[in-house]
Amino acid sequence: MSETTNSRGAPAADPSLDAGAKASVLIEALPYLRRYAGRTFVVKYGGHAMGDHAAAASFAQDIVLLKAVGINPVVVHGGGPQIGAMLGRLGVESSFVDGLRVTDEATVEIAEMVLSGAINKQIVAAIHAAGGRALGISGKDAGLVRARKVARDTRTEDSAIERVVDLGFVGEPAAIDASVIELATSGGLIPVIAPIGAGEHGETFNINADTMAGALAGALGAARLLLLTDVAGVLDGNGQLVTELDEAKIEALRAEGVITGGMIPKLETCLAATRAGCEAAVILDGRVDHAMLLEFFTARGAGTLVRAAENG
Ligand SMILES: Nc1ncnc2c1ncn2[C@@H]1O[C@H](COP(=O)(O)OP(=O)(O)O)[C@@H](O)[C@H]1O
Ligand SMILES: CC(=O)N[C@@H](CCC(=O)OP(=O)(O)O)C(=O)O
Repeated sequence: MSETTNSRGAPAADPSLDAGAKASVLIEALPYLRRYAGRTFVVKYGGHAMGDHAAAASFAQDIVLLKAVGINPVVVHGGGPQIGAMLGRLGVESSFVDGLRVTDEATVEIAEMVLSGAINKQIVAAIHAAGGRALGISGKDAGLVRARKVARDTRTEDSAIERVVDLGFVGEPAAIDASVIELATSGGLIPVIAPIGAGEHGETFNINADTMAGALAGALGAARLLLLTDVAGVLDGNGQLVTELDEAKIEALRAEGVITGGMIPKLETCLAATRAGCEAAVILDGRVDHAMLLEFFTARGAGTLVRAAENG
């Protein structure tokens, strides 16, 4: 990004665009600005999408711009690779079942430290540097998310017998107090939420960040749930981008074995959120500079749009 400013102290726009082109970019955005003003966007910022300092700065600028044009962005962040790196440094082994980290007592302590500590505050700082005001919290704060333990049924390839795998302190949102978010957004703050929740007895649960974002998008009746990741969107068996998906198409891709790993909870999340009251979800490449602005304010769109049903 250029450091130059114009005579009124505003950052200078790309000098390669002439005045007419700049104006037409803004005019192209007008219907979208009108459509989304006052609405909530839940943006999930994945650990793989975080990248370097410049990428984080570009993400933060987009979030601050959304807020400035009257949209209420709510950021939910991940940090899977960063938790993995810290577990490695501390010599704690880690494994995944269907994209969820098996989380014992030592792991949940480290996950909370990395998510609620380092990553949450880095994102808050980036938003402040871009001129916004962020409130960094986890699901534990102000009773935002009450979590319950997740049980996973799996069927191994060589056996028809279902087996319940104990994932330890892996949780899912059981109840959300949306008033906490509404209080923050109405006060001009941008909530930045770490995917950690408290159980009924005060225990700490590690929640997949996609699941957390989806539950919040449903509870808030968000206009969009946006999942920023490290692929262009959902790819089919030939590696081609699928631009629109509904429940039936997702089932078909799953049956083909095309959807694996972290993409499983991602798509489950999109469907759950749209069934619960979020209008639509988009999976897109967070490594692309200003990916969110391209998605929301141009006719081109990007990534994979997911709705519960084709015409939903
Ligand atoms: N059909 C698919 N299309 C795209 N990505 C897929 C697909 N199936 C599995 N994946 C994997 O899902 C990953 C995204 O999930 P994940 O690693 O959990 O990302 P994040 O950390 O951003 O949440 C991709 O990098 C890719 O390896
Ligand atoms: C239960 C579970 O899997 N929790 C995740 C939480 C972080 C996360 O989801 O981060 P990404 O979005 O970057 O993958 C974990 O421990 O990795």
